[in-house]
Amino acid sequence: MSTHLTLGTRGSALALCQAEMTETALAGHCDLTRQVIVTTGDKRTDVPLAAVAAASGVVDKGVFIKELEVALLDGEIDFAVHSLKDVPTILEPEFEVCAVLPRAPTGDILITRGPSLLDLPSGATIGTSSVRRKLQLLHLRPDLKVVDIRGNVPTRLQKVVDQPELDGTILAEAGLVRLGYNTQGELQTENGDTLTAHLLDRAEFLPAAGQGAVAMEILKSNETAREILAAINHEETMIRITAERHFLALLQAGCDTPVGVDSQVVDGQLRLFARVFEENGSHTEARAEGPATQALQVAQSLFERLA
Ligand SMILES: NCc1[nH]cc(CCC(=O)O)c1CC(=O)O
Repeated sequence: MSTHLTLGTRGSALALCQAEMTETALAGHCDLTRQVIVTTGDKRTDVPLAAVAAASGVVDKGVFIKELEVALLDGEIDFAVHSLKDVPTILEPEFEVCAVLPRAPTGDILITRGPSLLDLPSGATIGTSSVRRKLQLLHLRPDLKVVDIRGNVPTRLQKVVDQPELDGTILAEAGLVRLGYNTQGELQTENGDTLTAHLLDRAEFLPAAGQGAVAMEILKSNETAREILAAINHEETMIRITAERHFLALLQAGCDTPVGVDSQVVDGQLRLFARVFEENGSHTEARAEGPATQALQVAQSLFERLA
């Protein structure tokens, strides 16, 4: 085992956990060094993400990605580990997502001091910075108030404990599972406070494309890294995320475009279901199905049915 790779990751608890999962998967395949890199999105947790992106000149959700791509170009790291959801659908030509770990559950979870979505008092306030989550919430509960919220997973949970004016937040099931939180019923925060997790039905509250997937990004020119990482690629996850991201690219959806997409592979068939949400609370939806070996074509037909 003479080959050595340097892994680049952000420093958040979730990012470090995902780096560790990747290191575990690669054990026996190569020697590894971990390099923690602070990204633009990590530096300013007090202002909305859109403002961080605008001020730094970083487009879209590249705020969590840019410094890792610079480290790839500089040869400081061989590959970057990302939450795929944070990776822009269309990469600069020198980069490639070459492998993904087995996908975690893709749902979203409402966290409150007790009540479920339907039991929240009229006019209750939910914190989320995602337009996709906001519009789906307002579709189900038009009376709710949605406010911006920033910070990593533990910070957001603590805000629900500490801020009486904030009745809840929505987080990805994947992140909570990986960090060891309960995702159904009582949930203990880092400070030992108790909140309640309500798993939202994935057919009714659609995830973001790529949600729950951990991806390896390399320079296309790095053959060695590609070859080694191929050994840990999870094929079914790659098929699903390829279809979801191709669909998004066809829609030319940017970071905050409110699109939800759910995918499944059953008996070699790839099934896609998508919704595009409008600011007025309505949505359009479509389904497509086809051989899992033809992920791009299935995504294309989903796009055509929606357009
Ligand atoms: N934008 C932040 C982000 N990026 C990935 C995840 C969760 C893990 C995942 O979806 O893979 C989160 C937090 C959240 O949405 O709750």
